[in-house]
Amino acid sequence: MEELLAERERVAFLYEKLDGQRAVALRALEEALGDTGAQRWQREVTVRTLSDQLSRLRIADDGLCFGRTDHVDGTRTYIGRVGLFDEGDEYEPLLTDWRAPAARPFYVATAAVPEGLTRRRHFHTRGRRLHDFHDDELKLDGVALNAALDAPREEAMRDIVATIQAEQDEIIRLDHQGVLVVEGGPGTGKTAVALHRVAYLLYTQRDRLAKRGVLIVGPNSGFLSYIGNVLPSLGETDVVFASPGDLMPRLRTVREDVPEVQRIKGSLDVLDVLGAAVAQRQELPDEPIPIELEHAVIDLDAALADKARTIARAAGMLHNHTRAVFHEALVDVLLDAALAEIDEPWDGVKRDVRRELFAHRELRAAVDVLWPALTPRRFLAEFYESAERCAELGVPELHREIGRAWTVSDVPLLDEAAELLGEKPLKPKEEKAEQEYAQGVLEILDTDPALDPDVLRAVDLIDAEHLAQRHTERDHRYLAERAAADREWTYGHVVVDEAQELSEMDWRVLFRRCPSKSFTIVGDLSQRQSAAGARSWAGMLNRYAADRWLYRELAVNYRTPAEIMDVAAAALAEVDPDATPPRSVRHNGIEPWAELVDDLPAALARRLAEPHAGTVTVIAPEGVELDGPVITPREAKGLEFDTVLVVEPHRMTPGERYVALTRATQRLGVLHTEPLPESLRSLA
Ligand SMILES: Nc1ncnc2c1ncn2[C@@H]1O[C@H](COP(=O)(O)OP(=O)(O)OP(=O)(O)O)[C@@H](O)[C@H]1O
Repeated sequence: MEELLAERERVAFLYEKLDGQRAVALRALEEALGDTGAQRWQREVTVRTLSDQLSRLRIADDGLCFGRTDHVDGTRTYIGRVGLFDEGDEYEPLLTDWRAPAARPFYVATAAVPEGLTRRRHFHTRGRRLHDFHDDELKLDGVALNAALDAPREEAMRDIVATIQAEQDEIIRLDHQGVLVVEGGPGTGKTAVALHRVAYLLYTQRDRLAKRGVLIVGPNSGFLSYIGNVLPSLGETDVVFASPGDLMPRLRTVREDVPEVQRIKGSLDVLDVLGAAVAQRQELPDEPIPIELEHAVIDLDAALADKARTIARAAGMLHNHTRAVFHEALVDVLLDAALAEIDEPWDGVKRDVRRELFAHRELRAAVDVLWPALTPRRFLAEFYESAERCAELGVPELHREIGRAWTVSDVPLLDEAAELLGEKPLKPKEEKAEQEYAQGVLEILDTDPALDPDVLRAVDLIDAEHLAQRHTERDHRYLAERAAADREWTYGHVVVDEAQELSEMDWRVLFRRCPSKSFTIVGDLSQRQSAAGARSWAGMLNRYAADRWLYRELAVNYRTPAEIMDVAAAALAEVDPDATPPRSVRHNGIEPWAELVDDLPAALARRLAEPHAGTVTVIAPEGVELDGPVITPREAKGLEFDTVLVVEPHRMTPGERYVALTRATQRLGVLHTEPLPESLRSLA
């Protein structure tokens, strides 16, 4: 009891420090807000930095300190959500941030490898109050873990900082700059580990990552909001969450194509189709287009246009950027034709006709038709809408009706189209304004009387164009906002969850978004549901990181009790007879059940009306309409609930069944109107 009181005092003291730091930051923020003397953008930067700091300190309020390590040399380290220091005592650490190297023994020490510890103490807190603690003398301890695993689940994912296990900790802290693949069965903590790795990297590689940010790609928006709460609570803000369907700025997609079309759009073979589809848009006129000049009329026919097109294509530039070359080449070929037609040449005829051709309205209109400026969306929509174009390129399956919504599988194609077409250049007016601004700055710099003529002048170092570019980059939105709005943003690190679902084309987009190839990829090939997803990691990754990626496995299931996992193991054998199911860390004594019913809606309503502790969901195959909290196996990916009712499993694919059966943390029931599939017979 005495010790508990002493620890309570210690925790209260840490909160006092935290409150002190918050008060200082708040005062500074108020001052910055009231500081009208500073430049507006300077003030914005200060305000943002202080607001960030405040939000981190605020988040730390919940369970600030979660344990302590006692070392063989008699010293102690308190571990918590953030680091706190004693300003009055040469910045002695009062609380060590869980990501700091000094916190490592808290997670990895075992009786076998005690890492210099004699004891580890876990705190159990509620809000600000230390409720209790327990010690372990470095025997492998299941008490804190079991308490965490038995607790009912909430809507949002919890962070597991306080109970990270040694095999997980090794991955979180792995010192590897390149591609890391973490594979493990359902519930092995892949998502949790990936998120904690991000927090760890943001802490240890702050400088590099704070400039470029981190992208986290997960399967669907429900899943993203489920995990979205974890990262801020780990103290980080420079993170963009996106599902594969959100990777194109200002485009939201939720629909999916039928599997056959998904497969075509997901395969790298579609690159040839896209290249050829761009070439289709560099057209020749069906009928000659008459270009009326003052002294001659020239027919722009297919042969002349073809000459100009050959010249333009030889420039080897992107489609939109080549329009000007095509225009100029057309002028040249028409000029030759015009000069041949004009009987009595006068001095300067060539120059005059050339000028006339350049300004010619019909010729410009012809360029718009024969070599149109294309946005990725217009290009792809017009391609899909033309049955003829799709058939010509051997992909009639891609044809679709005008006005259909974009699908998730269209995103990498749109991204590729943007690369092939080239962004449209800045509108001349905008460009001019930027350049004028830059020129103004240069003039001011160059008229500085203090400048020594022998010293390099600003214009010698930097030209107006570059300065204009820098001016446009002076943008003080939060990094995450800027990154998410910019297709060409490159991230410092990318995390991919449920990575087995991504297609070859998705990977192409992601590696473009992170040229430094710093990736944490987590997934489970046995849970794959997408037709275009991964069949092997090497098949997806060798192209980008040939043999330079590390592979780690997680084998312990922290979600599903052994009673449920035994049932799911039989479903796994259907997916892959050679796969080893993860080992459940606990038994809960509750046997899963199955019930054959005639009236499914009535049976479901009855089951849902039973009292349930915690969260409940129903997982039903696509196309089965039922009332209640019903989701499809696709929507259930990555999520977990205390009670799960699986409906009509015989109508699911083996992969879907395996995912559906492994979502429960406590109870699993199966309702079916037809005989159970072979793998679930043991339930009957
Ligand atoms: N060390 C741990 N301490 C406490 N809880 C943990 C620990 N590791 C994992 N968990 C919990 O186990 C559950 C499953 O974790 P997570 O969702 O990360 O698994 P996953 O491998 O991504 O699963 P899936 O493949 O099904 O998506 C979560 O509730 C998570 O909080």
